[in-house]
Amino acid sequence: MSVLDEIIDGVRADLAERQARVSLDDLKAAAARAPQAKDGVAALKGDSVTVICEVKRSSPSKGALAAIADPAGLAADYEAGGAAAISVLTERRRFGGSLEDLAAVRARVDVPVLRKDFVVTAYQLWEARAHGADLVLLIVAALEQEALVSLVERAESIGLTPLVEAHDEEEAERALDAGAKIIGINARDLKTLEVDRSTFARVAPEVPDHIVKVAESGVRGPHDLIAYANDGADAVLVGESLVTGGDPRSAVADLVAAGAHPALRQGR
Ligand SMILES: O=C(O)c1ccccc1NCC(=O)[C@H](O)[C@H](O)COP(=O)(O)O
Repeated sequence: MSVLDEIIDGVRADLAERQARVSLDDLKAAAARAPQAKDGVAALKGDSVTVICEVKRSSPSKGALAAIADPAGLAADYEAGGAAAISVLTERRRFGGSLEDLAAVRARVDVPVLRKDFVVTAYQLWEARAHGADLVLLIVAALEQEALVSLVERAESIGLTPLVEAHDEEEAERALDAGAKIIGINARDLKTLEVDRSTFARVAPEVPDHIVKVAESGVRGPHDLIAYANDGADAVLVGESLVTGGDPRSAVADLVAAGAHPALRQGR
């Protein structure tokens, strides 16, 4: 069984437990009370390369990364450093996240918030909206095409902007066919968990200019952001280096400054 399959098995088990506790009608009512969703596309595409900063406690590839007792405080530091959006991992078993983290972050920051999880059903979209998410991750490799199309449409219909994640050219094609306006190209191979930063340069040419291109994984500092930007990234998504680095606010500020450098802006 692949790592992705194992993760999704756990996600489905946790999901069944939540579905038994919280009805879809209750979630929809909570979503109706949530603040209006912010425009994810507008937040990520601009003159500069934008930075999505992740709240990430642990991962299948690295194990424990950071305790993060106060995810909202970390997100506030990210925002103060200039983050364009905050990604909150809500998967519990392998990433140590929760919907409570998502709600706490939403309550603390003004920038858009992404629910980063392994979404396999519309119920999770309603959960995302009910806990204040503006964007939601949909992983092509985790979904049949019919389900992907349906989740993209449903997400948009309830105000969420889908960030559709691809790992190769074929998945990028599927993301486009599903109507994605934001495509994340993840450098982390879901079978080996190795990061290969050249994945972005290989896959990005398949994605038209009007689609927001997010380079995901493996950003250790400004030099990686610049490399991704030179290969066409509109935004980067950064987790590990920020939660392990000791000074998230200044690390984000350094990335944001690199993304706003005139040399990168000229080519945009
Ligand atoms: O991070 C992992 O080990 C991982 C394993 C399996 C599926 C997803 C995984 N990570 C999710 C992400 O996409 C990253 O958290 C995100 O791109 C940030 O990456 P990084 O800056 O390298 O932490």
